[in-house]
Amino acid sequence: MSLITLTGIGKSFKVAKRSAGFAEAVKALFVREHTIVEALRDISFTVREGEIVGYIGPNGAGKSTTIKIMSGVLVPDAGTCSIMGFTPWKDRVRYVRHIGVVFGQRSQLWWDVPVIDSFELLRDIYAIPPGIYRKNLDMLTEMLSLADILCTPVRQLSLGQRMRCEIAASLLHDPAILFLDEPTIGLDAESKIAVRNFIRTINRERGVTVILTTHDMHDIEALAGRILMIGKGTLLYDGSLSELRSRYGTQKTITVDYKAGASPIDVPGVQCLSWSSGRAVYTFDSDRIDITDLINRLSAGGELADVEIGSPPVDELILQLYKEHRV
Ligand SMILES: Nc1ncnc2c1ncn2[C@@H]1O[C@H](COP(=O)(O)OP(=O)(O)OP(=O)(O)O)[C@@H](O)[C@H]1O
Repeated sequence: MSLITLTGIGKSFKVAKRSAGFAEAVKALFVREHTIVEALRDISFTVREGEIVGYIGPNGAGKSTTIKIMSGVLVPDAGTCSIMGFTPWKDRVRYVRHIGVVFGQRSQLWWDVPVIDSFELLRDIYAIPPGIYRKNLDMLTEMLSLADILCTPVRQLSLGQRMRCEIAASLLHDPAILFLDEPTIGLDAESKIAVRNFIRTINRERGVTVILTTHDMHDIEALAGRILMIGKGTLLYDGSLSELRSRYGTQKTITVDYKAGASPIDVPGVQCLSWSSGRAVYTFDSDRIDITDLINRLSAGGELADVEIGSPPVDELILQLYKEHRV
């Protein structure tokens, strides 16, 4: 059954037009010119209960705008959005009891007070019964290793510690849906893995449906059964990562290490992804280009020390998709 249904959602922003320079600034005081930025155009999709969906796209594609509409913060200009039977921006007070939201770049915790004080305030705002609050707090403290930081003011926390607290804060009231807008941004490898493991666990064990925006394709690889890709405000892909892999399945990468004094080689149909300190990484279609022949041609650039053939990483697959759709 669909938990989330978006149909024909559109959203534009009116942005004041300003040119550089003092004269233009003075002119802008009297004459206001505007341009319209079309952030979302005819976005439609559904999400079923228990899914983890990765919502991806390049910078400025419209991801945060969609999350803001789905969390009831923004009102679209066109279309309908039904989440658990609610229209988010209309039934906001009742609706927010069912969702948790984490914006990686913005805090929902009070900056100057200990984390636990923010949690208690949220308990009162959501009117969480004491027994449920205690149970959830204990579970989240354990799972996210919060015991040592609950009494620390938020401003003194590291980014990774704060993110764990943000995620806990968004789940204290037992929401059915969790919206995560770049939850691993700026985290070190260990914190990213901890956050990913936690998301997977609450999805599996508590059935929380997760919508996740990210630029980190490892998040997608680790978590998302399904990808929705948006570009320039339009939905461009809806499918699984494995479908994407099979679509570009014949693409291979070849990493070539040269001995000293080599230079990169141009081979028709082969794209050079990187070249530094004698190491070149190329991508090619193994259906069209013979690997032995390719190695021979690349050896014209200098004496080879090592050659490795592999499948492109997820980032490359996504980049291919962006290129295909010209976003
Ligand atoms: N409040 C606003 N006022 C004006 N324009 C806005 C506003 N919010 C978003 N936009 C514009 O709408 C478009 C989509 O922005 P959005 O933040 O949704 O993209 P995004 O996919 O989340 O990008 P990023 O990956 O960079 O966070 C952009 O062109 C952005 O400049």
